[in-house]
Amino acid sequence: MSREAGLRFKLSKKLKIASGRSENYKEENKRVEGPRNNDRKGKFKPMSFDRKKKRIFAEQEVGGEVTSSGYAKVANRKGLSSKGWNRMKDDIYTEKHKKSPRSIRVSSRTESSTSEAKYSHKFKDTVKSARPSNRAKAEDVDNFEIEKNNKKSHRSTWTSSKTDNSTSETRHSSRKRKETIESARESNRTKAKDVDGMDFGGTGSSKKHAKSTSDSSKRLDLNQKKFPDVSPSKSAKKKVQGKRGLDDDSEVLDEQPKKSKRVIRIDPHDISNKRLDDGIVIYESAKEKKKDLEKQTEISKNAQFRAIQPSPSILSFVEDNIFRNKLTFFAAAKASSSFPPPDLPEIAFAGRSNVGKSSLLNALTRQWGVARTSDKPGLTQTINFFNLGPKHCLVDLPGYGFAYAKEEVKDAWEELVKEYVSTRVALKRVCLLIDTKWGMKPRDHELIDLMERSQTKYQIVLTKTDMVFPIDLARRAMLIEENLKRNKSLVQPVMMVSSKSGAGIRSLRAALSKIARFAKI
Ligand SMILES: Nc1nc2c(ncn2[C@@H]2O[C@H](COP(=O)(O)OP(=O)(O)OP(=O)(O)O)[C@@H](O)[C@H]2O)c(=O)[nH]1
Ligand SMILES: [Mg+2]
Repeated sequence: MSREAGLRFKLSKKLKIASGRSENYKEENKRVEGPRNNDRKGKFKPMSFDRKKKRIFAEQEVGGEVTSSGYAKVANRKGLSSKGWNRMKDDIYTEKHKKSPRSIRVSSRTESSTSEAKYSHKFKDTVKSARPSNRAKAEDVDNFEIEKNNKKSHRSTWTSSKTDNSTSETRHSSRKRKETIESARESNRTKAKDVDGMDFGGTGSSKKHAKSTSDSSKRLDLNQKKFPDVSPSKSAKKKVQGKRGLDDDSEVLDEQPKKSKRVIRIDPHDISNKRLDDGIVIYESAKEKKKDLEKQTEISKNAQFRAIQPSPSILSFVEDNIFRNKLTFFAAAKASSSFPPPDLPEIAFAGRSNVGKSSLLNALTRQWGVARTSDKPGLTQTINFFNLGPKHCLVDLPGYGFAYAKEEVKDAWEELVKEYVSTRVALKRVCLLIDTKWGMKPRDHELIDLMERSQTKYQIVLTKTDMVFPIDLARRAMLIEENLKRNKSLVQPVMMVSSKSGAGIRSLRAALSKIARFAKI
């Protein structure tokens, strides 16, 4: 063996002597230490005192339970030294015989954690077997048990005491309430008396009751002083109503004062009603006057409106009544000798062949077919006269220029038109029709020159506007105006129409109506 081993052996011997362990303990030590020593292969390692102490305490606390034999359950306990074992034994002994406060602490823990089953006899015995110093605590525990039993009724003695206090309070409050009710009743009675004692008919009974000592009556008196206008019956009523809310005594209801009849005196000198009547009469008369005025104003307004004389310029845009008249053919002339008498103002339609003269005449009068039309130029070969109503005359002239006719015939038509335009007294306006697509031609300029010379009023009318673009129509109108701006017999503006679409027809009607109305023959 080495030197170290020898030292260890000596040390262990010394320790054994110091501890002085019993034979029984030796056996146990063998049982416990045996495997440990085996694990360590027979090597014994001394432990420090602090470590041992810690271990013992750990066992006590972690294990928690103390067996009846006094040994703690040490299933997972590790090997201890002989000193440690002795200490543990001593502790167990003290626990067994003395039941130290620590054990009570443990029992109290179990008490708190476990259910009612832990308040069994076993627990009682342990508590009773505890030290006399801890008897007080045991008594507390007993008290606790008693309280627990009492819990079914009051949950605890503490709570019961509380309830006792509360009951005493409630009693006190009930007493108070009773007192207040009684006082209220008394006050109500006194009020009723006061109400009865009020001076309705000037009796002196009110004075006796007014001296009542209750505060409520005093308040009532004060209110009476404050509001003297309020009728006593009303106030009494109110008070009685209030009483109903407070108390349900039937006596008070019986003591209600009788209602005094209110006498309304009518002053004969009072003129308030008279004023009212007069006011009504005045109001009615005012109403009638107002109605009359309104009627008068209405009449005057109508008269004023009818008296208005519209200006010719406005009428030109409004009236086209002459073209509502019936268009009727009444004469055709191949020579000036066969013209009808110039009894009516005439409006003539001149222009190249196929420009749309006959079509425009029909469009203006909305009487399609009166003047014959054809897609072949040269259909109209005579001067045709049409009556438009009793006062006006429309004249459809033969065309010039290209036509399906002999040149001699065409020349005769042109000469007849020139004679008519230049010599006809009844002629008020010549509408010179120009095809918008083709514009003015030399023969048109010849006729314009003739009219200028004869001072026949003429107006340029661009036809078939539906066949061209609007911009071209505008350009054509501008060009014509520019060319004819120095002509004196020309009537502005240049009219633009389409017998097919009806565009510009209304404007032309307006312009021609004006001529017909103010024309004098
Ligand atoms: N698209 C279009 N066609 C038109 C318009 N006015 C007339 N016409 C056509 O042009 C053709 C000639 O029309 P008329 O009214 O007979 O012409 P006119 O000037 O009387 O001819 P003549 O009697 O031969 O001198 C007809 O086929 C019409 O349908 C128009 O505004 N637009
Ligand atoms: Mg024609």
